[in-house]
Amino acid sequence: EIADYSEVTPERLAQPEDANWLQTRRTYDGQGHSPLTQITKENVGQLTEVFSHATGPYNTLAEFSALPARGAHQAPTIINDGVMFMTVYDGQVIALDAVTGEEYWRFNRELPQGLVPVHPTNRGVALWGDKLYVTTLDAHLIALDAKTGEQVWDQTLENWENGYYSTLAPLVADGVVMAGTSGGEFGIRGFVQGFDAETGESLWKTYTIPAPGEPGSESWPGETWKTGGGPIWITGNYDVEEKLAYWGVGNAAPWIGALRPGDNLYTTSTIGIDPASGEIRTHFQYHWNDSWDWDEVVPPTLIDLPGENGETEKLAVRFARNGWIYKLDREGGELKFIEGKPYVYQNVFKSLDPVTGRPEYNEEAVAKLGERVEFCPSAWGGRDWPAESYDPATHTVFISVNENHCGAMEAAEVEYEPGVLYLGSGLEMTPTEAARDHIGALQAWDVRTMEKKWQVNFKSPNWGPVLSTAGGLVFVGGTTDSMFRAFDAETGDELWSVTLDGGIIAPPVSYEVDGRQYISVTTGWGVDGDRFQGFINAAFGDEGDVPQGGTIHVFALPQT
Ligand SMILES: O=C(O)c1cc(C(=O)O)c2c(n1)C(=O)C(=O)c1cc(C(=O)O)[nH]c1-2
Ligand SMILES: [Ca+2]
Repeated sequence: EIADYSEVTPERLAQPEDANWLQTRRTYDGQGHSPLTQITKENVGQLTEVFSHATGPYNTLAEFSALPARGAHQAPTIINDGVMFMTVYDGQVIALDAVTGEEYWRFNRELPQGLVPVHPTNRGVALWGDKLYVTTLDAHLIALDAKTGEQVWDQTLENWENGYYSTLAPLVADGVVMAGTSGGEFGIRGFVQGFDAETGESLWKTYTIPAPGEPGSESWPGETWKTGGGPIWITGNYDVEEKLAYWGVGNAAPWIGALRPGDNLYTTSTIGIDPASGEIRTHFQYHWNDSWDWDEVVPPTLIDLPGENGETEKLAVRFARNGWIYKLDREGGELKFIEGKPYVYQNVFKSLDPVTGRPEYNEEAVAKLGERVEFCPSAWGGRDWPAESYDPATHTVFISVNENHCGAMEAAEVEYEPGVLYLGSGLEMTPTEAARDHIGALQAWDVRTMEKKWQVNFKSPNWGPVLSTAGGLVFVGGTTDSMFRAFDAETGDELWSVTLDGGIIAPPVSYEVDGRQYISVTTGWGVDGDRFQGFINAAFGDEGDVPQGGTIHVFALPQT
């Protein structure tokens, strides 16, 4: 039992104290940036570990034999006035003291027999009042008492036996808890669902694929809408002023666009949902009739850019998995294309329409039945899910990318069967010759000019979510050497690093308790970073294995 727990109010979520990290990307706009300044470029070299805390022991999960992967830690530590919450990929939630690492409680959900997780991971908790919310691999949304870890309510999002599973952290806005499910590789029909945060009562369920007669339904032939994918597996961002939640929608199913001719709305899009009603008020589709498994699930970062004449540009900026950056206008809660450009080599788009942003395709890179078609980047995209951060003082986005890898699909007809992979192709990934130099990189982009400021290359892929701080620092893990690094935000110079007990694909977080600033990060290598590395090892004849880790590490400056 946590004796002294601070209630999470709408005001606190909208304007969090500098010391706290109350939600996935800290703020509703998804910036993932900490305003704390105690740790600086000058003193970051002195960071030392304050405590570490193993998240195990774990529950044994079945292995997905078609594409094996280990369970991964992808949750940020969520921090509320000295209390830390962490989730584990196997259905556990842990509450601990953010200064000592002492455990307050541990919740353990038993997953059903027969569940075979294809992406065994969980991306964290959401807070509201004295409760917290978490989704599960058997596609439930549950509420726990934040003080005790006792379950308050449990709602079924969908039947896991039909290929639905959840990996995302929920989003709470104005008393409504929102969540959705994965399953883009199983021919689900994706949705965002809203629940009353107190009672768990379902308020609305909005499908990412319209039914016949609904707007956008003409973009699906025949019955394809019923099994068209459009999963939701990354937490949305929330525009407090417009009362609009921006959710990213994943790939269409099956993977091969020729099997469902049409734009396939709202797959590979951002949709703006009103949390009160579930109504879709705006959308922007990055690429139509997806054939590359380029889930566009990461929501745009919401940026209010001060202009030269005192006006404010209301932007939504996105680094798409398809390899292009999109600068969108979100004025009045309506997404409108401004400009786009590639941030990694991509050979699928010839261009974007300057008015609508709709891409024109290079037909040679679009999957065709009975033919092997190559395209760059591979299905894992220029970026996958790991989050970027945004420093409002310097108008800069920091993002982990992967380049110098291409994919191929050989399309075939496929029959839908509930709970069975529904792809229409195998999966290939080949590193290019340039990959011997580097695959992963950390890029810094000025969103005013849309120019790249710097790039740091890593020989290894980079699957690290990014944290920037007002101390002028950028923290990221993500590489296969299990290193956690800090860079100078202005120059990209590496200022500090430490080798941990496993690869890092969880978001680093910064918080403060009693006047001391902390940096926390959790090791836990697995899922697609691991699969991606498997293809590289196969191509280059390497056998390197990345330690799985599974430990929360917390750093601070030495106390004087
Ligand atoms: O279509 C889907 O429903 C779905 C779900 C997930 C997931 O829930 O983690 C991933 C993907 N797709 C996917 O395409 C992908 O590359 C991916 C990487 C990861 C990961 O945890 O590293 N998850 C997922
Ligand atoms: Ca997918």
